[in-house]
Amino acid sequence: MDDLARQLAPLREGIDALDAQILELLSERARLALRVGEVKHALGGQDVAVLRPEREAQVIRGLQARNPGPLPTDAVHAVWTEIISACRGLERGLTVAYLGPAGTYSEQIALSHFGHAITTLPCVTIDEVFRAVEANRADVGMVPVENSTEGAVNRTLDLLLTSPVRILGENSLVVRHCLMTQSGSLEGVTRVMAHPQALAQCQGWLTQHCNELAREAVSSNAEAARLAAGDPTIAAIASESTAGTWSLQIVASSIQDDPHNRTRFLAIGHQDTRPSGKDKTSLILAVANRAGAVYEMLTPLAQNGVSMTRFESRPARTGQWEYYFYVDIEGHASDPGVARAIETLREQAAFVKVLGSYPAQ
Ligand SMILES: O=C(O)C(=O)C[C@]1(C(=O)O)C=C[C@@H](O)C=C1
Repeated sequence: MDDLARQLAPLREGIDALDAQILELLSERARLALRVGEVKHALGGQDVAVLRPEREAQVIRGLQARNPGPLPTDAVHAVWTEIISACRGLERGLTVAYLGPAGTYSEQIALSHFGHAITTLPCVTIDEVFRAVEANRADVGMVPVENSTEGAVNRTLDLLLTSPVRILGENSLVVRHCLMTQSGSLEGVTRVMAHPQALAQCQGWLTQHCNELAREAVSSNAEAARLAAGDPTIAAIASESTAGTWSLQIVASSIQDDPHNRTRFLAIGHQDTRPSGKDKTSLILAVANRAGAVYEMLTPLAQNGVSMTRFESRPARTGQWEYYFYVDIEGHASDPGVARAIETLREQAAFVKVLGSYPAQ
């Protein structure tokens, strides 16, 4: 045995022994989760939700708070997301709808939010994700709602207004776009394809580096990659993992104009989520079209000490310059201050819809 092997052997034996213990403990945890599932089923029947976003957030936050290191807190988050996912999967499978096809950022976020022990249901449009949840073809859905460069995803905002679904979680992703082709160069390439948001997020780079290429919008970046895989004249903008899925070669990486380009996603489903200790509540409000009305609309929030984290407006499409306001606030709808503010809003505003309370990321 050489020196390296001699020194590694006892360390690896230690790792083997700990892995065996970890597996024993995980199996015990899984058996307890199965019992939780049985109790839920016995007391609540078929309809009781296996997914408890507030409990999952509490378990993970608790472990992150007592993490002794040297594992980074992000690693604790990632490992326990998978442990909980596997336990949840034993209780009952979770089907997650998202904007497909496979390889999109939406799929990436669905897997990092709910873990890999899920059934994925790729959908062609954001509308289809909502429909899949509404029609119970999926238990939950994952939809993009805003991007740090491009702003709101209007289709999601419009569907939240009319759909009965509830928001039960949020998550965000740093979006790094790559330019990819069959050959790994731009020789013979005449057009670049991507989702309109991705084209917009890379417009500075495209203008500077390949302004001669026609820009064509398609339904998703993964669809652009699929098309590029079958046609050497097409370049696609998509994620690095999508390049792998379609055996495309990367021409340039991280071509988005904002290096911190982030997209925020919402998890949507049917159930109301209980307080987790650190929550957000999303509302849609509308007021009469007169001077000072928006200011008055926000007064009940300030009066009850409720902080606003996001404020977005969408035209109501009445042709009257009326708007719906999408407001995110800190706290759970059942917190006394938030509950009082919502009650006052219901008395004063022309329209109030509470989209849901959910663990803040
Ligand atoms: O505590 C529960 O209700 C469980 O079902 C267990 C568990 C877990 O594995 O910790 C699994 C799924 C739920 O979403 C929350 C937590």
